[in-house]
Amino acid sequence: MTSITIIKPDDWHLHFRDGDMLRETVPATARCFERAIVMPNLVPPVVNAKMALEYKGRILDAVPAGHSFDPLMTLYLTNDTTEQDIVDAKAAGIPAAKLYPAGATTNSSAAVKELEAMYPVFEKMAQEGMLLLVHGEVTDHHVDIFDREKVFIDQKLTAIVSRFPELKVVFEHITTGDAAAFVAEASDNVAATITPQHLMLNRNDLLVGGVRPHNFCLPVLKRNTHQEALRQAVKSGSPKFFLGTDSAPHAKEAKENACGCAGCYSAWGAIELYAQVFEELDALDKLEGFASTHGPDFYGLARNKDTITLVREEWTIPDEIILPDGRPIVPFHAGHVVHWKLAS
Ligand SMILES: NC(=O)N[C@@H](CC(=O)O)C(=O)O
Repeated sequence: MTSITIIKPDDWHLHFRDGDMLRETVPATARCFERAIVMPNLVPPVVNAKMALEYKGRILDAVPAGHSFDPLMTLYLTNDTTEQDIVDAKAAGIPAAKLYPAGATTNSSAAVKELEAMYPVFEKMAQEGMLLLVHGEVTDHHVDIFDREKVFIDQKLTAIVSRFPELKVVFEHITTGDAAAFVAEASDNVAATITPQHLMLNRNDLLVGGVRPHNFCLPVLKRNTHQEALRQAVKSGSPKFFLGTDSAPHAKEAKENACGCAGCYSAWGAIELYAQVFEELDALDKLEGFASTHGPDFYGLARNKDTITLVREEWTIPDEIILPDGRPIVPFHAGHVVHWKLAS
């Protein structure tokens, strides 16, 4: 096959950041995605409809002329979130709220410390038809970082989905066979996003031969058996799994650091890298479902009308990109050859 045309995809999980950075991140995503679920972990976090709509305005200001792009905003849940915050957000067109266990990842210290105390908010979300997007890791110090997703399923997520069967839950950026199995066996109200890095890499790619800070993200890459389980999940064509890059930019100096930040900036090669994975799996016929239809169907939104075409052409992801503030950033898979290219 030398070209593939699919319904224009959406990215159901990413981090644009704010300010100057939007002039880099928004065009990089709008080049091939029509919509994106925009994570709210700014400083300060996006905790109400007013902040989300103001942030949306700043994102729209950064969309290049001639591109259509629709940012779908999210609310950052805290133990101060009220049921009225949910009602107001839904009325403002905000489709989802994000649950970060406090301390789990970048800018999550203000997030949820008492998960069970959120149950009235989850109840209101179920009533309002607002989706719950979950960063699924426990944060207890005694739990090994490689086990944190599995322990979250056992201790937290199983209880949430059984108590709120009407609540639509997206288990974000899953990294384990345990998570893929949990989602596959759960009701139709439970789905998951999967990133390019968790399909392409495993923890050897993080640690063998030296630490690779640009492959460090959270939840952290797991062993190869988990990577294989995720690959089989997308190959299955199940509508419960869809595209969410978790593109999460941090400047080079913040990644190549004694205490490096978690996050892979994958927007530059996202759809192309997914195409490469699906081709390796001999499942290119499943790419459109994963990238373009499972997500909107789960969210209850219309599928996009436009299409994109990927052509078989080799190109190399740049070693570095210069951010609008002059600092370099290293994109995910920098310096590697990619075999599919977005036709202009
Ligand atoms: N994925 C990451 O490693 N980092 C994300 C936060 C998150 O989604 O965990 C970020 O905001 O940098």
